[in-house]
Amino acid sequence: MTRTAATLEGRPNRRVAVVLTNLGGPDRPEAVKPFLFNLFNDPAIIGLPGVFRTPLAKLISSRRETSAQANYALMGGGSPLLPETQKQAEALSRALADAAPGDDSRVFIAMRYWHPLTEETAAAVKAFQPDKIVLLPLYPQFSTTTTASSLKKWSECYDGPGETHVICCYPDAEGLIEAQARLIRQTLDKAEGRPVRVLFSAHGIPEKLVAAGDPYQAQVEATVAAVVEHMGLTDWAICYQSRVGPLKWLGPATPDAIEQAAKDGVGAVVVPIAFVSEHIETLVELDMEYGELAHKVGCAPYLRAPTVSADPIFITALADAVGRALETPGTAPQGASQGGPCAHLKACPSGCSKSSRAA
Ligand SMILES: C=CC1=C(C)c2cc3[nH]c(cc4nc(cc5[nH]c(cc1n2)c(C)c5CCC(=O)O)C(CCC(=O)O)=C4C)c(C)c3C=C
Ligand SMILES: [Fe+2]
Ligand SMILES: [Fe+2]
Repeated sequence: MTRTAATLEGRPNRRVAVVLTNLGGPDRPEAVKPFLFNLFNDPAIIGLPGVFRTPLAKLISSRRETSAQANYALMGGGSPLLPETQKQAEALSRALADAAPGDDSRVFIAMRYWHPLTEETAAAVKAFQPDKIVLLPLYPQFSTTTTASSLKKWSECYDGPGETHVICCYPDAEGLIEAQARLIRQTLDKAEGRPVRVLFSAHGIPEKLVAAGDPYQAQVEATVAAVVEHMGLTDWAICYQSRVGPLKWLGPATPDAIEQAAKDGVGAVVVPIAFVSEHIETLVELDMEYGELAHKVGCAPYLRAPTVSADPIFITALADAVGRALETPGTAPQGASQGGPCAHLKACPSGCSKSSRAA
């Protein structure tokens, strides 16, 4: 819809930039090392001063390059995260056009560690000259390592116009829970009556971040509680995957939960509860690595629920969250580091405010 058309309807239309923030993934084998460097050089991931962090990030990305490349090779050499996010962006764009035809909405993608990087997207949003910006993380649960890092980067990069509205998280949004429950039910059907435990597997983070106030674990538990209640599940457990480095991470680890299921004589339906699209953590770690483990320890059947991806119920929930965010007070156009998402971020790690959390 153009400005003119909406103006003719008598409603001053708004230019709305919806920015989907996500992690990003290497698009080809040569991109694996610089992607890993960007990730480990983020102070939200390694909380050391730059003088120590940057050489460490160089070392870790060099050391992990070959094994990570081998894993990305299993998906054709690169991550499907960007194409998956593009599908979600297109679906959201259509949902927003239906929900608010008077607005000139455009959906952008800002990745934290690989292209399109936040700085590139910030320039594209500035060129769009929005009246309103909605920052929408593709992480249902807030963590300092993901959402806070993306929002901080955005506030450092964006110097264009527009009042900013931040959606910090949506751990128990109705559409997320409903879409998730439907996918789990479809996967449970594939067990054909054989006993299975639903293992809700979330990407782990170091325990010390949770002790310092990161609400991620509590929000993962909130998502799981909502799904369990919605479905009336009786045999289920929460576990954490993808441990990296020497620190103590949240547990129990997903491989241990799979072994426990085998010991208890049940199979597993693994549900990636903190991911909303397919990528290396679902397609390689859950399907291949843990699939092999399940086979070895006799956890059968071993099934995995798909992520919500561009499921229409989930996309509608995102569009609703955008609509609600636009109704809440935003922060003034940026141009300075005060205001903007940063002001909101101070509140987030100690528990997100109702106004920024999508119901
Ligand atoms: C809920 C989402 C995520 C959290 C929390 C998170 C924390 C976190 N991640 C690492 C290190 C790595 N993550 C990697 C890949 C990766 N991580 C997420 C999401 C979360 N990470 C996604 C969606 C992906 C997949 C991207 C893709 O390319 O498809 C990787 C790279 C893969 C590998 O080498 O294992 C690393 C490394 C840390 C250290 C951390 C919290 C401190
Ligand atoms: Fe990760
Ligand atoms: Fe928040």
